[in-house]
Amino acid sequence: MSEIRLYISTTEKRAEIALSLMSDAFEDEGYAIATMEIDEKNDIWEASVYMFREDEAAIHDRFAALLAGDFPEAVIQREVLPDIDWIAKSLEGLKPVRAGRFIVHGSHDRGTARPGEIAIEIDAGQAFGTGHHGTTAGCLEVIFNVMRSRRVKRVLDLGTGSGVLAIAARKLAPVRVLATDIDPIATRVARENVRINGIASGVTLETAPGFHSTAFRRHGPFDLIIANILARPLMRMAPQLAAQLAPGGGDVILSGILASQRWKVLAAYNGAGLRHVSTIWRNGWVTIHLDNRR
Ligand SMILES: C[S@@+](CC[C@H](N)C(=O)[O-])C[C@H]1O[C@@H](n2cnc3c(N)ncnc32)[C@H](O)[C@@H]1O
Repeated sequence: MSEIRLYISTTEKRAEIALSLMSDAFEDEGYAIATMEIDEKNDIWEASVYMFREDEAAIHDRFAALLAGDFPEAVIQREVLPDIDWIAKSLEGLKPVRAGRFIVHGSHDRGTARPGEIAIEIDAGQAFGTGHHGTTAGCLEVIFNVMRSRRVKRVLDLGTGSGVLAIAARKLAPVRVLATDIDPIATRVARENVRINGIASGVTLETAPGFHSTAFRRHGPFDLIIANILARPLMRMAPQLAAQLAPGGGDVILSGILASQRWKVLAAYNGAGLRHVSTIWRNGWVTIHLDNRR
């Protein structure tokens, strides 16, 4: 099924306002996802909403109505996203990525792990997470640091995409991982990657937006929560996410955050009772580690 992106081009501040309107309006609808993107070279920000083609007419009207008040000048632009397996294509030319003790590679690079490295094979699929993005690599690094120093039994990977982070945690230790994604294509791709990596048990995959599934009650509370989503939804879900953490002491890894957004995200999580442990930077993106220990 092809996907459509409707978007407006504006400044960073205005894109944030638009995104907040859109996130509230489309919050509980898995088929319409609001995001913010930057064309760094030209400093142009885009507030976008992604949807399947069959939903376009309805979403377009709602998008236009939302913008009418604060953005009367906005011109809604449209992009048809190619219905191709673009990750499979791009993987052909991608080199393995190393982060922490992990090496993430495609099937064409099997056998490149050095002694002591943990290999994760991520293959074709229309889901995010090959290890090459600064946010994924940042999460892998912090997962490794947390799991080598803490006793972790239950992990939540919120927004699992290709499943790369869930697979990393499961390969590092005998943990139980709940991996969820709002997008059914992502959970399908993640399931295949779990299989390719020879993981027979310990990873449960669910298609669910946010925390509304019964799986959370069955699997939580969690010693480690990883959420590589985007700053705005992360801020909005701070109290719910903090409530999923094991009260005896748990760790949270957040990513999908631009360097300029880190203070706001930190403020939201401090407000939810979490403490900053560390922040790492990769290619303009930050990954934040917090915990609920005193
Ligand atoms: C940036 S990708 C991260 C993928 C992978 N975890 C990684 O680190 O490479 C974000 C993923 O989060 C999913 N997502 C966005 N909002 C979500 C929500 N509220 N609940 C669950 N998943 C969500 C998206 O569909 C997407 O697959």
